[in-house]
Amino acid sequence: MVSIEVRGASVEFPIFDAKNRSLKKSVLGRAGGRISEQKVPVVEALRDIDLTLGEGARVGLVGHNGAGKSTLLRLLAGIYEPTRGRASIRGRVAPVFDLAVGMDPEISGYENILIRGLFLGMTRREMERRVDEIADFSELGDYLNMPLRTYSTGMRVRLALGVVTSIDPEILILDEGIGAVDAAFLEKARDRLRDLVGRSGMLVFASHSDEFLVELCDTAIWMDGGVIREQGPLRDVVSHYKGRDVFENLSPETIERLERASVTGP
Ligand SMILES: Nc1ncnc2c1ncn2[C@@H]1O[C@H](COP(=O)(O)OP(=O)(O)OP(=O)(O)O)[C@@H](O)[C@H]1O
Repeated sequence: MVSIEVRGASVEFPIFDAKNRSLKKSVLGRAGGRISEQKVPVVEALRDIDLTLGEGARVGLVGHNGAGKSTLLRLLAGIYEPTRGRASIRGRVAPVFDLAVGMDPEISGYENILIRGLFLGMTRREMERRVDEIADFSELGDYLNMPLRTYSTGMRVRLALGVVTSIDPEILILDEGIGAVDAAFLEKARDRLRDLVGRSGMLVFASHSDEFLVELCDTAIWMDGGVIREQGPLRDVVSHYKGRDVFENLSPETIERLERASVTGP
């Protein structure tokens, strides 16, 4: 069983090279975490977070720029340790913050499929079994024998998305980068992405896209200034955050699915 439990967790970044004059201005800014002025200025990216997530959780993370979404994802992935409080994570985490991370420009597409898979916690043998299927999905043909540096940006994304959607994660931590993929290819990747989430034990997904949140999540967390402002059913939380009913144009089937999921809970 996978689970994440966070109690009273804060994450702070001391800024050793901050200039005081420019800092005064940023204290007044609306975006971003609180900056406290001590000997060394400290950015409080997360403050006193309490969160329990269990098997089957499908959580969307929303909030303004600098609200703490990426920091929270990194805390949940075990990449950051809390500076106060604690975070315990049970389950193998596949963190997908940047599709291109772990790709090497000098080796071929085929080799990159293997490397990227290992990076996401798969074994070499598991990836060898998936290579052909990923190659088909990417439609890159002979290019897969060429070094990655010869690929266009879109070609790299095809490859990376093919690998990312082929894995079997226990805990899937997704940052919104995935939403930046070109629309036509994304349409093709949509089913794979849904299947990926379906076989993941848990999903936490930071996104600004209503469409993606509806597609993949059933509950949400609204981050604001480093704290959890609201947590609950996706429709309520995202609508409060955006100030309008973001699901008013959805089909009755989708609304029913979301309501069922939020009642049953993770
Ligand atoms: N490595 C770091 N060093 C210093 N400050 C950081 C660091 N990472 C994040 N922060 C600060 O922590 C706060 C929260 O940042 P975070 O990246 O978590 O926000 P976010 O909600 O993901 O924003 P966005 O939607 O813009 O990506 C911000 O004030 C940011 O400046």
